[in-house]
Parts: sequence; structure tokens; C-alpha cells
Amino acid sequence: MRRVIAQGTFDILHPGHVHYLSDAASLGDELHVIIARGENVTHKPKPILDDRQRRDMVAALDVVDEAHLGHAEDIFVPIEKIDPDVIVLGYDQHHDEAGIKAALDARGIDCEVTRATPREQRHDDELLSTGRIIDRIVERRC
Ligand SMILES: Cc1cc2nc3c(=O)[nH]c(=O)nc-3n(C[C@H](O)[C@H](O)[C@H](O)COP(=O)(O)O)c2cc1C
Ligand SMILES: Nc1ncnc2c1ncn2[C@@H]1O[C@H](COP(=O)(O)OP(=O)(O)OP(=O)(O)O)[C@@H](O)[C@H]1O
Repeated sequence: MRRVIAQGTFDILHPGHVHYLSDAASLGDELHVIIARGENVTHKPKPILDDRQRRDMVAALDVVDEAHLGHAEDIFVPIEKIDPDVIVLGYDQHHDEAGIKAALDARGIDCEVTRATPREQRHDDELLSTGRIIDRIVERRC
């Protein structure tokens, strides 16, 4: 049984999220997804949807075996519990593979770190970013 971890904010789901999670699921037998706590999202505007709603929507996707709310202070706590064989970073995530791998090694967690592929736009007007969906809502409804 090869366990895989994917992670992210997942605020307002779109086909890019489904692509990332399907890509991650294809690398093993069981996909666990860690949902970032809103309080820890500091590199972009805070999510619109709360932690539990984002977790519940990710958990409802067919490719996902289990969705976990992230830890508030230590991102390695859920990883130690899940004990994955591979962690799949998103294609555009700011985390650096070597840095994560070194931190895992320092904690005695033996696991690969790899990166997912991007999903290209399939038709004009397809929105593959939560930020762009929010921009369009503001443009059309405000
Ligand atoms: C391996 C890994 C584990 C993570 N675990 C947690 C966690 O337990 N709690 C949390 O709030 N954020 C956690 N994060 C951070 C977020 O999931 C995410 O990296 C960050 O918010 C960027 O998400 P975005 O790609 O949706 O912008 C983790 C990140 C990585 C790379
Ligand atoms: N078009 C896409 N193709 C592949 N993966 C994607 C795509 N869009 C988002 N993801 C992945 O989904 C995960 C969660 O993404 P996130 O919640 O940051 O969504 P986002 O739409 O990129 O958000 P924002 O527009 O606010 O930056 C990340 O790992 C990201 O790389």
C-alpha cells in the first residue's frame, strides 16, 4: 500500500485542483490531502471558505481517500501520522523539494518528494485559479 500526500488551500474548487489531486493519486494507492489552516495562509489573501468546508469539499472528490485539516503550528505532525511514501507538491507551490526533503530527513521521516504537473486551459474562459474566480465574481456581481 503506497500512501501519497497532497496539500494546499483548496478555496473554491476548480479543475486545476482536480488535476493536481488526480495526478497525485496516480502515484500511489491511497491519497491523503492536508488542507492548510486559514490562519497559516499568509502568502496570499485569506481563504473565503472556512477550514472545515474546504476539507469537506476535498474529501468528497472520488480520487481522495482522506482529507485532513492541517496542524496549526507544525506541518510535520499530520505527515508523521499519515506516514506517506511520497509527498506531491503542486506544480506552482513555493515550497522547495530539496528543503522539504531535508526537513523530513531531519525528523526521521523516510519519504520521496515530487511535483505534480500543471493543467492547461482547455477552452477560452476556463478559470483554473481560485484568485481568478474571485476576480470574476467581483467584476460581474459587484
Ligand atoms: C508537506 C506539507 C505539509 C503541510 N502541512 C500543513 C499543515 O499541517 N497545516 C497547514 O496549515 N499548512 C500546511 N502546509 C502548508 C499549505 O498546505 C500550503 O503549502 C500553503 O498554504 C500553500 O498553499 P497553496 O498552494 O494552496 O497556495 C503544508 C505544506 C507542505 C508542503
Ligand atoms: N491549473 C492548475 N493545474 C495544476 N494544479 C493546480 C492548478 N491550480 C491549482 N493547482 C494546485 O492545487 C493546489 C492548491 O492550489 P490553491 O488552493 O493555491 O489554488 P489556486 O487556484 O492556485 O489559488 P490562487 O489562485 O488563490 O493562487 C496547489 O498545489 C496548486 O499547485
